[in-house]
Amino acid sequence: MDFNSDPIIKVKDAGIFQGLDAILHDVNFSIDKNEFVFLIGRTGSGKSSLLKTLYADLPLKMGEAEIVGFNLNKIKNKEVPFLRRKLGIVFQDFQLFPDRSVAENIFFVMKATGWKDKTKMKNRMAEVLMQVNLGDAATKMPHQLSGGEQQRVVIARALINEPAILLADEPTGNLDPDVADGVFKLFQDINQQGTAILMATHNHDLLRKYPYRVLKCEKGLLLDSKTADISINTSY
Ligand SMILES: Nc1ncnc2c1ncn2[C@@H]1O[C@H](COP(=O)(O)OP(=O)(O)OP(=O)(O)O)[C@@H](O)[C@H]1O
Repeated sequence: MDFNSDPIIKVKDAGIFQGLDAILHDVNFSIDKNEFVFLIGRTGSGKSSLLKTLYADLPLKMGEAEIVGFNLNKIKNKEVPFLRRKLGIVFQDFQLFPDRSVAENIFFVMKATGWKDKTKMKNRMAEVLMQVNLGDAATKMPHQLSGGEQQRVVIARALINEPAILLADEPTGNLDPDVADGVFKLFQDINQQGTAILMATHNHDLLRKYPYRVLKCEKGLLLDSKTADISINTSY
């Protein structure tokens, strides 16, 4: 039994900034282990800024936040790679090196995050590629894969270090609806295996189909479907 029931993310009275511009204020929420949470809001409402603050790409200038055991008020630059090792981050644009094979793309991240033993690296790579149903893709170049397959490689790469949470910024944004559905189901599988997910999305179909908790950026605030009525049907 897992006795550690501390939330994976805790944010208290936080302000989210881009430089001097306040994007969100009075941000309060927490995310528990195994939760699946959508992050929605109109374009420019602050979804990416919030995610960037959580992975320490933007500084936390106001309030308090803790993520996977790291205090974002106190985090030092040299600690940021250790934070990122405990997170999986997935973006809309696949961000694979186009001139390196799938295996090389994944090894790159493994080396950067401290893996050294070649056999263990190969085994872990095979494991994560199997997990995303791309067991036969290791030697392929990104351009030999479809958009959905490339996104699966990115997800495999994000899973390498068994993150407690995946932060995903519109991971299905560049994909056809059918392909997006498959990639989304993969996130659900990963969630069911115990990884929390915080996913920014504009995809109304997903929101309608899957009634997960929703955080919504609106007029400088972050609304939470746990405590507020959030309309997902109106334009946002
Ligand atoms: N690098 C930056 N420098 C300054 N301002 C920025 C920067 N990136 C975003 N902003 C501003 O911050 C605000 C929030 O942008 P953000 O990208 O977080 O929104 P978003 O909800 O993720 O939008 P989208 O749905 O289009 O991705 C916008 O007003 C945007 O112009």
